[in-house]
Amino acid sequence: MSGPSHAGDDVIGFEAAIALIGSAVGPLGTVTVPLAEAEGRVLAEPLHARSNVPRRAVAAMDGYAVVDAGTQVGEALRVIGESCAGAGFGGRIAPGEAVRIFTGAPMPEGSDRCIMQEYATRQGDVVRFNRGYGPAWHVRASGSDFAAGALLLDAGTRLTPRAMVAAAAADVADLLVAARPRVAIIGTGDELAAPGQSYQREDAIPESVTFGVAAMVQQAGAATVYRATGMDQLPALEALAAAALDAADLVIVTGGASVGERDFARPMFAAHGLELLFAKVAIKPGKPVWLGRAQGKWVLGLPGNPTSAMVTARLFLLPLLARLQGRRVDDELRWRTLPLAAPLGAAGSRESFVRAHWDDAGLTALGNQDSGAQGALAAADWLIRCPAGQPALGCGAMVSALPF
Ligand SMILES: Nc1nc2c(c(=O)[nH]1)N[C@H]1C(S)=C(S)[C@@H](COP(=O)(O)OP(=O)(O)OC[C@H]3O[C@@H](n4cnc5c(N)ncnc54)[C@H](O)[C@@H]3O)O[C@H]1N2
Ligand code: MOO
Repeated sequence: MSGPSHAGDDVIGFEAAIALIGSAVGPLGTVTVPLAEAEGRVLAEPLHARSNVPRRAVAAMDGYAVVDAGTQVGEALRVIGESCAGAGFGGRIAPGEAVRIFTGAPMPEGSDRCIMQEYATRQGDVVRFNRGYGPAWHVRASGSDFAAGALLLDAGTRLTPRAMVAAAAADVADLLVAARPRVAIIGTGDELAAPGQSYQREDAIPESVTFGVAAMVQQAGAATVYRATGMDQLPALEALAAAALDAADLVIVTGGASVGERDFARPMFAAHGLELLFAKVAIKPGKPVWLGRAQGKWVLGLPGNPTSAMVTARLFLLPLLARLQGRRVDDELRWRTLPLAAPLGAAGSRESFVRAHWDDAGLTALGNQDSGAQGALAAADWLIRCPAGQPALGCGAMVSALPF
């Protein structure tokens, strides 16, 4: 682990915590996978095009390939063949001749223009063109999409559905991608019961947080390889910690992050040599979030309050998973400047991340800002970043916000 260690209970600022993740967390490694299995993963090397695309000039419409200089409105041209996508016309075309052509088919040698069939009148081997077929030439030049050797996708690019098209178009069968981080998720708390069962036990609540965290892990291109819920008993939690550290590159523990006697999230890793990178962050919600290292694995502690857990997962887990896959923390923290659709109350003494909803008029802070809220989470698609001490803002004020 490089970078400074913030042992003890020092509270550090948000930017300092993110900078620590950026400097101390590095990529796990790489693996070669077939293209069909690369979706959602992160490219580990730049991807260059093997050939020009299109390789030859091709028609952009169904119609006729012609020599423009030898083509006049109403004049007869002899149709000498056909060019299809996948089976081009072998010969050469001369002025006064035309080749029937289809979208994506190679332009015959000598031709320079494709005239859409909507402007053509065909009789046997003869075609005539009606007025109005210009001005477009409907030809895609060789290399007009990209040239051989062009950088199509840089290292660190996540293979989104759109990027998958570009990767396949580069004409490669396998891709070198970041190893998928293996993640363990442990929920802690005597009150937790599996969803669907908590009503059967007085004082139990449905364990909800790890479902959101696991979904985020999956969306970030990582794999949850171990999941457990532990009661607030240190020896049993230490055993879960051991199993999780054994199975995963990153262990996420939720709850038990606060200062109560039964808050065991950090103690359960102490026996395994936990070294803290940071112990608390001066943000609201989520102050008890912490990050450490034990047995060479990363350990992230999220507060148990469901909204706090999801906010801290968004702010710290996503940048952490980005670094483990060779991406930058900034790739996950792209702040946007957006207008408020409704007034926003003053921030307190801690930097806060207000849950908000976006519509055409702008951002509206949700009415329920309780860090324990669960019902409001589904509607909270943005976080508004409010510096400590920010005064109340009116409608139309511009704020810094992050998709949540
Ligand atoms: N005296 C103090 N009390 C608290 C402080 C403090 O500084 N001094 N900090 C508060 C803050 S801020 C937060 S956030 C919470 C964090 O608490 P923990 O991480 O220890 O979380 P728990 O006590 O285990 O649980 C809090 C809350 O969330 C519910 N919970 C926990 N895990 C789950 C789960 N997996 N699914 C659904 N709900 C969960 C739990 O039942 C509690 O209601 O501490 C404050 N207290
Ligand atoms: O920070 Mo806690 O997450 O405010 O409720």
